[in-house]
Amino acid sequence: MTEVKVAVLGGSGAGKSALAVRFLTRRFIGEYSSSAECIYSKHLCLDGRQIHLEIYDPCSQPQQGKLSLTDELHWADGFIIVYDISDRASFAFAKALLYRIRESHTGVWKKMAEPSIFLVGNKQDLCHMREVGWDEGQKLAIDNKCQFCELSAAEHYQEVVAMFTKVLRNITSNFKVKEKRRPSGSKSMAKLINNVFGKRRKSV
Ligand SMILES: Nc1nc2c(ncn2[C@@H]2O[C@H](COP(=O)(O)OP(=O)(O)OP(=O)(O)O)[C@@H](O)[C@H]2O)c(=O)[nH]1
Repeated sequence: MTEVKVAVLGGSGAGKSALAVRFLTRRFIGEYSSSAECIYSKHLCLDGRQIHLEIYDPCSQPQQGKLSLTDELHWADGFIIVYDISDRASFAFAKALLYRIRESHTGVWKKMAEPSIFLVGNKQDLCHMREVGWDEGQKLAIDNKCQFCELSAAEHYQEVVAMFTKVLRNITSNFKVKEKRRPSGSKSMAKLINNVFGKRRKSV
């Protein structure tokens, strides 16, 4: 069983809960409690691999100036950063979140694989009230080496599933790269013992 942890982050009201709940239950409820943070969990099978997925959905994000994210950065294997295409302030907040994740990655996490990040422009059904262009979202994603899509948690169930599936594939393929790079404990111990005793045998 592979454990995968995804944090869904974004400005207040961008649709974090709506996206997580839509993926987990197929339903769009309309109103979600924003007073408490949640970790949802789900078992699923992806490409023949059993996955225990945890999705972190915080209550409203702190203001941009107080953005620390330390716990989330340590906890999550991947991030979904959500903004509302009809709310420019939420786009600015998504930008700040991306910079914060990138900044921590180039610092403490320098030697780790690229974090999996998906930038999502939510509420595409409100395109008549659009404040953020598709090309702006696309550019921000390219600049931050992450994937991008616009969708509507309210209207696009298949797109929501496709987006989560891409996130999970990306994370599990990063796991595979890490597994290849770092031999398992028992294998590396066997190699060490072999080296020591192998050398001794040669010197006798
Ligand atoms: N029209 C439309 N409304 C949406 C969509 N997704 C979410 N909403 C609405 O936007 C509001 C906020 O959605 P939430 O999912 O609670 O947003 P959140 O980011 O979790 O909000 P906080 O927990 O307060 O930070 C709710 O009224 C939702 O019904 C969407 O795709 N289209």
